[in-house]
Amino acid sequence: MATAQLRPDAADGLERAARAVLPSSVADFIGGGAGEELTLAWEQQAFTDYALRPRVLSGVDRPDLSVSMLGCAVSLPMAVAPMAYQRLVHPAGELEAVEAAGRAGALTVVPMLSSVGLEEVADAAAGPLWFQLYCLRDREVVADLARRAERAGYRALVLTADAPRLGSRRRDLRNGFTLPPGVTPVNLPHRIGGVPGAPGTGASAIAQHAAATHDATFSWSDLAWLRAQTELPLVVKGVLCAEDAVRAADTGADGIIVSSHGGRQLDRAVPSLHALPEVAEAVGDRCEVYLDGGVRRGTDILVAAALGARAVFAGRPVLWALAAGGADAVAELFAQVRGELQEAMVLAGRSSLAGLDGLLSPRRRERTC
Ligand SMILES: Cc1cc2nc3c(=O)[nH]c(=O)nc-3n(C[C@H](O)[C@H](O)[C@H](O)COP(=O)(O)O)c2cc1C
Ligand SMILES: CCCCC(=O)C(=O)O
Repeated sequence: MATAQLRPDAADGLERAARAVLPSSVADFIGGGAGEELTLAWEQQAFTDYALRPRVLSGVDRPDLSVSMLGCAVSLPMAVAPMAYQRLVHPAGELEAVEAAGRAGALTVVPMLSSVGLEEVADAAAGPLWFQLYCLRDREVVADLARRAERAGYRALVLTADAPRLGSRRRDLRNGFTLPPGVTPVNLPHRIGGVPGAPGTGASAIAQHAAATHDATFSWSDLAWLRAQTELPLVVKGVLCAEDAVRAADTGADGIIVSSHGGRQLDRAVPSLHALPEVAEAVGDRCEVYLDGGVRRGTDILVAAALGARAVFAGRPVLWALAAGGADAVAELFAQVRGELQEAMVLAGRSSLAGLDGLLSPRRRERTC
């Protein structure tokens, strides 16, 4: 697909273009959420709870969008969220998104469940990479992945803490979702990787694999254990309240990603944007605070930054772009968001993301949830 066609409306246009080329069960896997998909809907609605208070005559011509993410200098405060099995949507899988993000000056979090090996992805990357881990029963596999990521040049580890088991994703259950041949968790040793799932067993392949490998007993002491396994900065993903944010900081986390996993885990969980201020306030300067969930345009980044996020991560839009037009479309998505953020900062009279005090006004008394 010609990238010029993507310009009018990046978020919605990309999803439409992707759905036109993807099998419907794959589009459902990507687009879906858990339960009644309330949190999924709230994630995007939450951004409309805030209006911007622009300042005029502030002389801002070229706002500074650069930021440091745990020591990684990036020129855009939007990174790629970890998303499993990217070869579901593009033959080059994770290599393609990493290339585009690097070109855009953005960071990528490579998922533990990547469908291209973590070393091969690192070799191909132009921009900084973090590596995501799940809380697995087999601690030796977790420690080994951490060591491999460190050796391959990843700059931080992200422990996803909100998936002791997989949320009930009704669309995947309805579709009996399985991974097609050739899309496998190649980073995992065969004893726990295998070929996830088989049709007709009543659960999605992804849910079965998570049931067999994830450890719901993983707790704060295990986070302390992981902290001791690596020299890399450690980020906890999936925090939605101040208490857990403080606990993560106390246990040695360097960063927190405020996230509801894009509404894919606990349905009716608070949308991440609403949890962000209490987390940012609770940890102060002890941890870098990030957000994902529902970020679709430049103004969303501005709202999240004003509420305490150092940078944000985008999930589904990147996969839709990957499906619709590969690395070029992902690069186009990043270019569009960069343009929107620049425009919003000029029009709001803000020269940098560090100086957003007084930018937000609650749009209504009643929140969307
Ligand atoms: C298809 C898909 C796969 C995902 N896989 C992972 C994963 O392997 N690890 C993880 O921590 N989060 C995973 N996530 C969650 C994302 O990292 C992120 O939290 C979420 O997508 C953000 O919301 P957004 O899609 O609205 O931007 C996945 C999300 C999607 C849509
Ligand atoms: C075991 C989880 C598979 C990836 C996924 O779908 C998600 O994290 O949302």
